[in-house]
Amino acid sequence: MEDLIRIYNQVNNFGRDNHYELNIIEEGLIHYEMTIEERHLATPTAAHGGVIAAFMDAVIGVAALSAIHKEGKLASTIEFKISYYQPAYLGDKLKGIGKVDKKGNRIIFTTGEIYNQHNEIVAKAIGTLNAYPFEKGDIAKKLNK
Ligand SMILES: CC(C)(COP(=O)(O)OP(=O)(O)OC[C@H]1O[C@@H](n2cnc3c(N)ncnc32)[C@H](O)[C@@H]1OP(=O)(O)O)[C@@H](O)C(=O)NCCC(=O)NCCSC(=O)Cc1ccccc1
Repeated sequence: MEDLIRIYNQVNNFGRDNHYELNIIEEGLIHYEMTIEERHLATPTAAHGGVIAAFMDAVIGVAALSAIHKEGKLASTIEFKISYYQPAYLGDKLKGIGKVDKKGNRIIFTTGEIYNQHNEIVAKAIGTLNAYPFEKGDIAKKLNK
Protein backbone atom coordinates (compact mmCIF):
# COMPACT_ATOMS: atom_id res chain seq x y z
CA MET A 1 0.00 0.00 0.00
CA GLU A 2 1.21 3.48 -0.85
CA ASP A 3 2.07 5.66 2.08
CA LEU A 4 -1.19 7.06 3.40
CA ILE A 5 0.37 10.27 4.66
CA ARG A 6 1.63 11.05 1.16
CA ILE A 7 -1.82 10.29 -0.26
CA TYR A 8 -3.47 12.43 2.43
CA ASN A 9 -1.18 15.36 1.59
CA GLN A 10 -2.00 14.93 -2.09
CA VAL A 11 -5.78 15.11 -1.65
CA ASN A 12 -5.85 17.71 1.14
CA ASN A 13 -6.96 20.84 -0.72
CA PHE A 14 -7.74 22.63 2.54
CA GLY A 15 -4.24 22.16 3.96
CA ARG A 16 -2.66 23.21 0.67
CA ASP A 17 -4.88 26.33 0.35
CA ASN A 18 -3.89 27.38 3.87
CA HIS A 19 -0.20 26.56 3.33
CA TYR A 20 0.00 24.05 6.16
CA GLU A 21 3.52 22.64 6.50
CA LEU A 22 3.72 19.17 8.04
CA ASN A 23 6.66 17.64 9.89
CA ILE A 24 6.27 14.15 11.32
CA ILE A 25 8.60 13.78 14.28
CA GLU A 26 7.71 10.16 15.06
CA GLU A 27 4.62 7.96 15.09
CA GLY A 28 2.05 9.82 17.19
CA LEU A 29 3.95 13.12 17.33
CA ILE A 30 3.74 15.78 14.62
CA HIS A 31 4.47 19.46 14.08
CA TYR A 32 2.31 21.51 11.75
CA GLU A 33 2.86 25.15 10.77
CA MET A 34 0.71 27.89 9.26
CA THR A 35 0.87 31.68 8.90
CA ILE A 36 -2.10 33.96 9.63
CA GLU A 37 -3.03 35.80 6.42
CA GLU A 38 -5.48 38.65 5.71
CA ARG A 39 -8.17 36.20 4.62
CA HIS A 40 -8.03 34.48 8.04
CA LEU A 41 -8.95 37.65 9.96
CA ALA A 42 -12.27 38.26 11.75
CA THR A 43 -11.19 41.69 13.10
CA PRO A 44 -8.67 44.15 11.61
CA THR A 45 -5.84 42.23 13.29
CA ALA A 46 -7.02 38.93 14.79
CA ALA A 47 -7.82 35.57 13.20
CA HIS A 48 -11.28 34.02 13.31
CA GLY A 49 -11.53 31.33 15.99
CA GLY A 50 -12.66 28.85 13.36
CA VAL A 51 -9.31 29.22 11.59
CA ILE A 52 -7.54 28.13 14.77
CA ALA A 53 -10.06 25.31 15.33
CA ALA A 54 -9.61 24.08 11.76
CA PHE A 55 -5.85 24.12 12.23
CA MET A 56 -6.25 22.27 15.54
CA ASP A 57 -8.42 19.62 13.86
CA ALA A 58 -5.59 19.07 11.39
CA VAL A 59 -2.98 19.00 14.18
CA ILE A 60 -4.72 16.24 16.15
CA GLY A 61 -5.90 14.51 12.96
CA VAL A 62 -2.45 14.12 11.51
CA ALA A 63 -1.04 13.09 14.89
CA ALA A 64 -3.57 10.24 14.81
CA LEU A 65 -2.81 9.49 11.16
CA SER A 66 0.92 9.29 11.88
CA ALA A 67 0.21 6.57 14.45
CA ILE A 68 -2.05 4.39 12.26
CA HIS A 69 -1.06 4.87 8.61
CA LYS A 70 1.21 1.83 8.66
CA GLU A 71 -1.82 -0.26 9.65
CA GLY A 72 -3.59 0.93 6.48
CA LYS A 73 -5.98 3.13 8.44
CA LEU A 74 -7.17 6.73 8.24
CA ALA A 75 -8.67 8.78 11.07
CA SER A 76 -11.64 11.09 11.36
CA THR A 77 -12.37 13.39 14.27
CA ILE A 78 -15.26 12.42 16.53
CA GLU A 79 -14.95 15.41 18.84
CA PHE A 80 -12.50 17.88 20.34
CA LYS A 81 -12.55 20.57 23.02
CA ILE A 82 -10.50 23.68 22.35
CA SER A 83 -9.40 26.49 24.70
CA TYR A 84 -8.21 29.77 23.19
CA TYR A 85 -5.51 31.28 25.37
CA GLN A 86 -4.88 34.37 23.28
CA PRO A 87 -5.63 35.69 19.78
CA ALA A 88 -3.55 34.85 16.74
CA TYR A 89 -2.66 38.00 14.79
CA LEU A 90 -1.99 38.86 11.18
CA GLY A 91 1.44 37.56 10.23
CA ASP A 92 1.74 35.23 13.22
CA LYS A 93 3.59 32.04 12.45
CA LEU A 94 1.75 29.30 14.28
CA LYS A 95 3.20 25.95 15.23
CA GLY A 96 0.88 23.11 16.16
CA ILE A 97 2.13 20.14 18.15
CA GLY A 98 -0.10 17.07 17.94
CA LYS A 99 0.34 14.02 20.17
CA VAL A 100 -1.36 10.69 20.49
CA ASP A 101 -1.94 9.92 24.16
CA LYS A 102 -3.51 6.51 23.64
CA LYS A 103 -4.14 4.46 20.53
CA GLY A 104 -6.65 1.61 20.43
CA ASN A 105 -7.87 -0.38 17.44
CA ARG A 106 -10.48 2.25 16.65
CA ILE A 107 -10.43 5.00 19.26
CA ILE A 108 -7.46 7.39 19.42
CA PHE A 109 -7.05 9.97 22.19
CA THR A 110 -4.99 13.04 21.31
CA THR A 111 -3.84 16.41 22.59
CA GLY A 112 -2.95 19.45 20.51
CA GLU A 113 -1.17 22.69 21.31
CA ILE A 114 -0.71 25.72 19.08
CA TYR A 115 2.05 28.26 19.76
CA ASN A 116 2.92 31.56 18.12
CA GLN A 117 6.40 32.64 16.99
CA HIS A 118 7.09 34.02 20.49
CA ASN A 119 6.51 30.52 21.88
CA GLU A 120 3.34 31.72 23.61
CA ILE A 121 0.44 29.31 23.80
CA VAL A 122 -2.44 30.28 21.50
CA ALA A 123 -4.74 27.27 21.96
CA LYS A 124 -4.93 23.81 23.49
CA ALA A 125 -7.26 20.92 22.74
CA ILE A 126 -8.05 17.36 23.63
CA GLY A 127 -9.71 15.26 20.97
CA THR A 128 -10.94 11.79 20.10
CA LEU A 129 -10.62 10.25 16.66
CA ASN A 130 -11.96 7.18 14.95
CA ALA A 131 -9.57 4.96 12.99
CA TYR A 132 -11.07 3.18 9.98
CA PRO A 133 -9.67 1.10 7.14
CA PHE A 134 -8.40 3.12 4.18
CA GLU A 135 -10.45 1.00 1.71
CA LYS A 136 -13.72 2.14 3.33
CA GLY A 137 -13.09 5.87 2.87
CA ASP A 138 -13.77 8.19 -0.04
CA ILE A 139 -10.08 8.67 -0.87
CA ALA A 140 -9.70 4.99 -1.83
CA LYS A 141 -12.91 5.17 -3.87
CA LYS A 142 -11.65 8.26 -5.72
CA LEU A 143 -8.24 6.71 -6.42
CA ASN A 144 -9.86 3.50 -7.74
CA LYS A 145 -12.02 5.37 -10.28
C1 LIG B 1 -16.73 7.90 13.20
C2 LIG B 1 -18.17 8.23 13.51
C3 LIG B 1 -18.19 9.38 14.48
C4 LIG B 1 -18.90 7.06 14.17
O1 LIG B 1 -18.37 5.80 13.77
P1 LIG B 1 -19.20 4.47 13.88
O2 LIG B 1 -20.21 4.55 14.97
O3 LIG B 1 -18.25 3.36 13.84
O4 LIG B 1 -20.00 4.61 12.53
P2 LIG B 1 -20.73 3.55 11.69
O5 LIG B 1 -21.19 2.38 12.50
O6 LIG B 1 -21.71 4.33 10.91
O7 LIG B 1 -19.53 3.01 10.75
C5 LIG B 1 -19.83 2.20 9.69
C6 LIG B 1 -18.60 1.77 8.94
O8 LIG B 1 -17.97 2.91 8.35
C7 LIG B 1 -16.57 2.90 8.64
N1 LIG B 1 -16.14 4.27 8.81
C8 LIG B 1 -15.96 4.95 9.95
N2 LIG B 1 -15.56 6.20 9.67
C9 LIG B 1 -15.53 6.32 8.32
C10 LIG B 1 -15.23 7.37 7.44
N3 LIG B 1 -14.87 8.60 7.89
N4 LIG B 1 -15.30 7.15 6.12
C11 LIG B 1 -15.67 5.94 5.65
N5 LIG B 1 -15.98 4.90 6.44
C12 LIG B 1 -15.90 5.09 7.78
C13 LIG B 1 -16.42 2.10 9.92
O9 LIG B 1 -15.14 1.47 9.95
C14 LIG B 1 -17.56 1.12 9.83
O10 LIG B 1 -17.17 -0.03 9.12
P3 LIG B 1 -17.32 -1.49 9.81
O11 LIG B 1 -18.71 -1.56 10.32
O12 LIG B 1 -16.24 -1.48 10.89
O13 LIG B 1 -17.04 -2.46 8.68
C15 LIG B 1 -18.91 8.58 12.21
O14 LIG B 1 -20.20 8.99 12.52
C16 LIG B 1 -18.25 9.66 11.38
O15 LIG B 1 -17.56 9.33 10.44
N6 LIG B 1 -18.47 11.01 11.70
C17 LIG B 1 -17.90 12.11 10.93
C18 LIG B 1 -16.44 12.34 11.22
C19 LIG B 1 -15.92 13.55 10.47
O16 LIG B 1 -16.33 13.84 9.36
N7 LIG B 1 -14.99 14.33 11.11
C20 LIG B 1 -14.47 15.53 10.57
C21 LIG B 1 -13.46 15.32 9.47
S1 LIG B 1 -12.06 14.39 10.04
C22 LIG B 1 -10.73 15.47 10.02
O17 LIG B 1 -10.78 16.44 9.33
C23 LIG B 1 -9.58 15.22 10.93
C24 LIG B 1 -8.34 14.87 10.24
C25 LIG B 1 -7.47 15.84 9.79
C26 LIG B 1 -6.27 15.49 9.20
C27 LIG B 1 -5.94 14.16 9.03
C28 LIG B 1 -6.81 13.20 9.47
C29 LIG B 1 -8.00 13.54 10.08
